[in-house]
Amino acid sequence: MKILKDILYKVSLNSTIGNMDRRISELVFDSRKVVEDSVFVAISGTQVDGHVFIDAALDKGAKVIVCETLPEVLHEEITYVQVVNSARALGIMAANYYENPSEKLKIVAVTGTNGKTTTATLLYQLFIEMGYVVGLLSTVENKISGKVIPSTHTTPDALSMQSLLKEMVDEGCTHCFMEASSHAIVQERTAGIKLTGAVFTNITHDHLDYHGTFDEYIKAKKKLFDELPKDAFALINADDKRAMVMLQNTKATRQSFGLKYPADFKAKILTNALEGLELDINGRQVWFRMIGEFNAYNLLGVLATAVLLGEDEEEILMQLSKVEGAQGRFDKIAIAGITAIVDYAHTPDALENVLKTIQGVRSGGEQVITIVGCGGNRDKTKRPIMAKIATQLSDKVILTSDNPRDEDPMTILKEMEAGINPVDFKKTMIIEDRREAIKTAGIMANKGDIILIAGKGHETYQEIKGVKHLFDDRAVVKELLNLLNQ
Ligand SMILES: CC(=O)N[C@H]1[C@@H](OP(=O)(O)OP(=O)(O)OC[C@H]2O[C@@H](n3ccc(=O)[nH]c3=O)[C@H](O)[C@@H]2O)O[C@H](CO)[C@@H](O)[C@@H]1O[C@H](C)C(=O)N[C@@H](C)C(=O)N[C@H](CCC(=O)O)C(=O)O
Ligand SMILES: Nc1ncnc2c1ncn2[C@@H]1O[C@H](COP(=O)(O)OP(=O)(O)OP(=O)(O)O)[C@@H](O)[C@H]1O
Ligand SMILES: N[C@H](CCC[C@H](N)C(=O)O)C(=O)O
Ligand SMILES: [Mg+2]
Repeated sequence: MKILKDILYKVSLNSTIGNMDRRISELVFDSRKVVEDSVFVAISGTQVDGHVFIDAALDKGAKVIVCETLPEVLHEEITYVQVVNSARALGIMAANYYENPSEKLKIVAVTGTNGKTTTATLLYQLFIEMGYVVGLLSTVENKISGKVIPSTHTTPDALSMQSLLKEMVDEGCTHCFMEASSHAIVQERTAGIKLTGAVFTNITHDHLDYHGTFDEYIKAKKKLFDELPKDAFALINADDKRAMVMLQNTKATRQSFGLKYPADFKAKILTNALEGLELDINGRQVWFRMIGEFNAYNLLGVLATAVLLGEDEEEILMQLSKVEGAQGRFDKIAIAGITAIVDYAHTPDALENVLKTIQGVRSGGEQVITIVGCGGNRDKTKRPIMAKIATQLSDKVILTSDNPRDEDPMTILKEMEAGINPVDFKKTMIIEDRREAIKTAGIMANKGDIILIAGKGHETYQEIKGVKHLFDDRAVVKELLNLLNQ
């Protein structure tokens, strides 16, 4: 059992009413999870205001209420803690509750529109190769020294995250590499973490549904750097237009990487092929298994991070050349002379990068057939842009369903279609059923052709109206190409 005032250490308080030395059982922010003697933190969310569940939490046995607005009726036996920001309070309290695990680990958070999972996973794989016991928090999976813990978010909620960090400490991890999504930063899921460093990959169009404007989205990413401690490093991709903004108010040591503009860590692409990348780094020529210019950035960001963590550059390059990166990112599946590429590109920039990479490595005569959709209940403004990019950079395009969630799939597809130039209509088809779309691409493809299946990467489900149906692009394309080529 913990003492209330201990877990409130460093939380900005407005007022307190009642016993602060109280012993508490659990810390919860969902009234449905309250047990006897819990602390319930009321957070105002995107769907409901958690303050309306204070009575429900009390009915279930909560003895402490942490909130921004005090309820009208106060109960004598209950402790009320009024805070400036409940979400932030939860982050700090969760860290205290789990004994501040981030102070016992070197944690690096990666933020940016694209490349977070790739960068964090490469760092995890690199540090494992270098002999460390390491943790990973990512969109694809969470890992603690090799053990996989399924991931529900890119960045877990503050409680789950601090609990995972505590487990990392208990398992003897020295480092943790994690993704910091813009949602998580705004929602203060990262508030209680002491970072050793933060990495900015890039910022392009995404999540405008949540942040409202591109400026707000930039501000969300910048907040991570604003809050870094003085002894941390702030590493940016110098070639991104908005990178300098990230460093404007940081107290951390400023560092940069890039292929074009002056930077602390530089590289040059010597070869960019379907087999991998050859880079020149400080006069050393090194081959990597990753494909595409965007992965040159990811690799360079990883190299810079590892150097800033005190590792030897030569050793890093030797081990980094062996690693493969995250699942579902440019996964190549070759069957009967046809190459299928499954990739998680779900933003306009990612789709453009992946298609340009394919255009850059193709031999010329073959067709590039792209299958793409856009997620429901997510940024609608990216839909027409992604469809336009797909048609401009492919020979044939099949628009299909991604995760429609609560939306009508045909409405999403019509919104995508609206972005296509009329001259490109003849190369475009709409096939709502994703399996049928992949099958049709398989039928259209000839030997040598490339099929890009974009948007879902590692995902093993398709989310339709709250139900996750099993669906794995990699398994489906393998099965169908094998069947078609029997
Ligand atoms: C839009 C969004 O980010 N929502 C996240 C947010 O929930 P919310 O603000 O909508 O919560 P809410 O339903 O309004 O509830 C408000 C409060 O009331 C509480 N409540 C609610 C009901 C009840 O009966 N009792 C109760 O106490 C809730 O526990 C909550 O504390 O806080 C929850 C707890 O941390 C998250 O699980 C939830 O993620 C939802 C499921 C989600 O889909 N999030 C996505 C968009 C997301 O976070 N994505 C990013 C990655 C994006 C990227 O690719 O870059 C991620 O980090 O995964
Ligand atoms: N540095 C990069 N710049 C631009 N695009 C990239 C970069 N790295 C990866 N991509 C593209 O973006 C897709 C998603 O990559 P990744 O999963 O690493 O990003 P993420 O930032 O973790 O995404 P999410 O926000 O969904 O967690 C990849 O499949 C690839 O198409
Ligand atoms: N982490 C991203 C993933 C999008 C992946 C795409 N398949 C979709 O469902 O939109 C999000 O939650 O917006
Ligand atoms: Mg990710």
